[in-house]
Amino acid sequence: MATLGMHRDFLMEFAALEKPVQKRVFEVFEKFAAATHAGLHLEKLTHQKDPRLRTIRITDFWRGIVLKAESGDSYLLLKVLPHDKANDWAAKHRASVNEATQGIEIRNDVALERATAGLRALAADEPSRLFPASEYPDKVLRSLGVDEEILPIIRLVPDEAHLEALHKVLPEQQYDVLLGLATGMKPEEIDRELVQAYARTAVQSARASEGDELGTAMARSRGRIALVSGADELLEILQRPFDAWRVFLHPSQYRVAYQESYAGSARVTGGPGTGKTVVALHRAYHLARHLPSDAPDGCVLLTTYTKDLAAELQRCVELLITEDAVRAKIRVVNVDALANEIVRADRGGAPLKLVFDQKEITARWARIARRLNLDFTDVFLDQEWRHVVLAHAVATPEEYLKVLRTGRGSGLGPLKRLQVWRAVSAFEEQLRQAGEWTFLQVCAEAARVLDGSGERPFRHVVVDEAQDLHPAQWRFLRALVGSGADDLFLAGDTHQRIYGNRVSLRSLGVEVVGRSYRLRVNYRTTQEILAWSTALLTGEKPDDMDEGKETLAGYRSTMHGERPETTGHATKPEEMAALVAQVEKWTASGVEAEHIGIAVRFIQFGRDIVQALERAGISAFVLGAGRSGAGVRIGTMHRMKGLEFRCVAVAGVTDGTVPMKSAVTPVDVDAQQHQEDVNSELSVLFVACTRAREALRVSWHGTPSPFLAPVISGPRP
Ligand SMILES: Nc1ncnc2c1ncn2[C@@H]1O[C@H](COP(=O)(O)OP(=O)(O)OP(=O)(O)O)[C@@H](O)[C@H]1O
Repeated sequence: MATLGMHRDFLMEFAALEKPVQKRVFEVFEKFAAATHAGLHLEKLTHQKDPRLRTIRITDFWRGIVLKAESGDSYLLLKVLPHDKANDWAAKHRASVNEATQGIEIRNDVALERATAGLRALAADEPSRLFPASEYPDKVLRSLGVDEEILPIIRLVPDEAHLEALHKVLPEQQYDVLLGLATGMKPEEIDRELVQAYARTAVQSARASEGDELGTAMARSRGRIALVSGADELLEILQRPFDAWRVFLHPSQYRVAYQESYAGSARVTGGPGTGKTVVALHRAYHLARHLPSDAPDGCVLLTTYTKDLAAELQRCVELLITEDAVRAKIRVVNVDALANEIVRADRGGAPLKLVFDQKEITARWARIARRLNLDFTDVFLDQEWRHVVLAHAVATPEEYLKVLRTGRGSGLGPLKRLQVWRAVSAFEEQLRQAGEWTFLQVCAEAARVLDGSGERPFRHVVVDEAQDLHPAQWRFLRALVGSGADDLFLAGDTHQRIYGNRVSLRSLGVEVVGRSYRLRVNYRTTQEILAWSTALLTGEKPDDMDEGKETLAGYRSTMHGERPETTGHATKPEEMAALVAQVEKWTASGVEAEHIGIAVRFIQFGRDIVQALERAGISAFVLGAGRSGAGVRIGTMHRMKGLEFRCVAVAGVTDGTVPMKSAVTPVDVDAQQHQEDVNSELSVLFVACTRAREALRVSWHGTPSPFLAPVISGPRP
């Protein structure tokens, strides 16, 4: 049977075509997929660089470009272009095989020659070199797949900006390797994360057959080339061209998601937009597909922090998994809802009375402190309860006297501890008497129920946004699945921690050492937005949930665009008027309203913005209020987690609002907690900014937030 591959570019160009042309493309290539291509007419081109390139007529105007193996029966769909552009493309491009990964690379010889001439001219006056031979010997670069043609060119590159300018010119895998080196990755890391990852995907591909060089090279090019098994699969891919993540996993994503089995728990980390959620989805799919035949439905849990994020995961599961029987094996539900269900079932099914209003909880602590005449603030007591008592599952005063209060700033002697314990007992007793629960108590109880019965309802648990979970939630997750191979798979990024839960996984029975993987390529955001947002974090050093330090080294995007815009205004009405004008500009340039997101720190400001937009005739609504469909989306920065938009405005980034005063423990109450809270507030701004795909605009009225100092006037004070 013929081997048919589809290049990513082909899918992207297909997505941009009008519907009738798309239909023709499908008809033409369906014949390939059905392996009856003998009757198809593949034309040679007049001035082609690569003798294996052919065009195929789609309409009078459109041509497909196909790479056809000299021997064997393999075809690669490369491009869909207007016919004159197709000729021009073929006159410049050539396919070659990467020497390290054996995958296919497409190179633009003409652009390479031009770039080399430019770099030579520059090199005469510019002595600095990004890749000096003394630091990167030929041998090392060759072993990473940099070939003889590219070596002399990259020796001339003076800095990272010039390397980035070569992005579309260099063969893709070689560019990946070089950018990795330039951004601080070590050759061994690159070998492991890129080169070996490509090679491994090839071994796993059963369709690579001997003697079929093109077929084998296609199989080694996962991430850019998808092998299509038949007309149905071709249709499946073409029907949802924007969901490229379903088919084109980067090798570094693929090897994590489709690793046959992990000896225990495993974890994937990475900056925003690196595809952690995508990997979690593919992992759940892999696990569901490889269950034994007697495994019941719903025995793979895919879970996350909030209900909204779980709903989005469910939508993606439906997109990714077309086999009903496999999909049925996966249950998607957020952690708190599942814990609630388990505790309810244990208590005969009656709904639990939940207290979730933080204001109400704080007010109760205040009343207790007053009643017991204690010299602690409501905020301090509440945090002590959540971050120490519940986090360490402390049940008695003796335990509380001994517990290590890691992460809490102010020391507490035995006398003070006993005072706090009196408050904790009173608070818990009040809840008990009213038959009330907080979410964290429900999780703790659910873990207790499971541990008590020994029941482990799931075979595998996949967790997205793992950085935000509290130790009580981790204990619950740990209790959902028996310890062993592939028990827990975690996806998360400590730089985006917005709920202030610091966790040592090991202490909670989750061991990921040696099975932790980092993703580095951002698929969502442009390099400009990414670099700008990362600068916000300067000076902040989140932990990696396992007592090490997370690093953003090598984290990058392959897309480019405008620099983010920052704009200050004298008053709130002025800021809103300018925001409305910006939204009008975006919609006028063709961005649909639903692809525009506006993030604010507190929702009342969001409601004001909705009104202002509606007065200007622009449909808009607040997220989570039950509306969907057309309209600009407005939400709190917290609510933006997990979402993405073509254009994002972050508004009201004003001193006193970001960080939000009421969300930050006063320094004199607890200095360490104060810093933690400030970090959470910074993370929440970072999360909001990194939701933007193409354009980001950040505004304020009055004095700008101190968090903006690095991007508007130098280092933060
Ligand atoms: N291999 C891929 N090919 C194409 N698109 C991809 C790929 N991987 C991820 N994406 C896209 O990149 C965007 C970000 O992916 P995803 O949401 O999984 O990232 P994330 O790391 O979970 O982000 P965050 O931490 O910010 O929530 C999504 O639009 C996703 O579809």
